[in-house]
Amino acid sequence: MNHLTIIAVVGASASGKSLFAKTIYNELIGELGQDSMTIINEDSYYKCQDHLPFEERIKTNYDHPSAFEHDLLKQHLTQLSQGQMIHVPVYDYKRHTRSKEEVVPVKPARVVLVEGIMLFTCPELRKRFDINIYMDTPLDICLLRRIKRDLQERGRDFSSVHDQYHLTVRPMYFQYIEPSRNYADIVITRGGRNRRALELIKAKIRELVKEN
Ligand SMILES: Nc1ncnc2c1ncn2[C@@H]1O[C@H](COP(=O)(O)OP(=O)(O)O)[C@@H](O)[C@H]1O
Ligand SMILES: Nc1ccn([C@@H]2O[C@H](COP(=O)(O)O)[C@@H](O)[C@H]2O)c(=O)n1
Repeated sequence: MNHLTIIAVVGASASGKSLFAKTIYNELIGELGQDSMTIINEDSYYKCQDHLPFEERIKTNYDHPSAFEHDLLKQHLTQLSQGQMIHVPVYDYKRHTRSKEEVVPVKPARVVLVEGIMLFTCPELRKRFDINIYMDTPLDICLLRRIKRDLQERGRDFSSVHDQYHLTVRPMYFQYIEPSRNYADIVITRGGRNRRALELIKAKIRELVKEN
């Protein structure tokens, strides 16, 4: 297999990173084939917290680089670049820890899209990325989307979303995520449905896969 190309997508929580990556994947996979590309979500690498009671888990700062097991993500990227299969943990936002039984097998591919809030804070991860994308979505839009998503999909109530936002999500965004925009090669405005941006990245991926 030729050199693995890693495209990293970073931005605030609910800025549209997942939507952007999934749209590219869904629109290309039929055309380029199952082995052409894969998506890895940094959230899958949130640390296991089985050793902590639930009351302690809810106090964790999930918007800090130390909340992630970046070493495992690095190891997995190395394995993929060596043509090996990996087993990605499954994260449970309702229990604030990893699933005990479940892992997702991921096969090596020509292009890996990796998306997450803290990817650019880790120098060793940055060295692995070939193309750095930053989703520059206004924070008020992200907040509205986050409230809706966390209530509907992540088992939260309004009061917990409100308190977490003030305590960690917003301050950590200004401390870690916004400054990491400087590492971006491409800054995307208007979120995960920016059609021209999607087409540009799709064209690049087509070129990379067809080089093979
Ligand atoms: N451009 C958009 N218009 C409307 N809803 C959007 C848009 N982008 C994202 N969303 C919705 O907002 C929520 C968060 O988006 P997501 O892509 O999961 O963000 P992230 O991965 O950055 O946390 C999801 O429910 C998604 O469907
Ligand atoms: N137990 C957890 C773990 C993470 N979060 C929040 O998830 C956000 C990152 O994921 P996105 O899909 O939104 O990029 C991050 O801002 C954490 O606050 C959580 O609430 N609980």
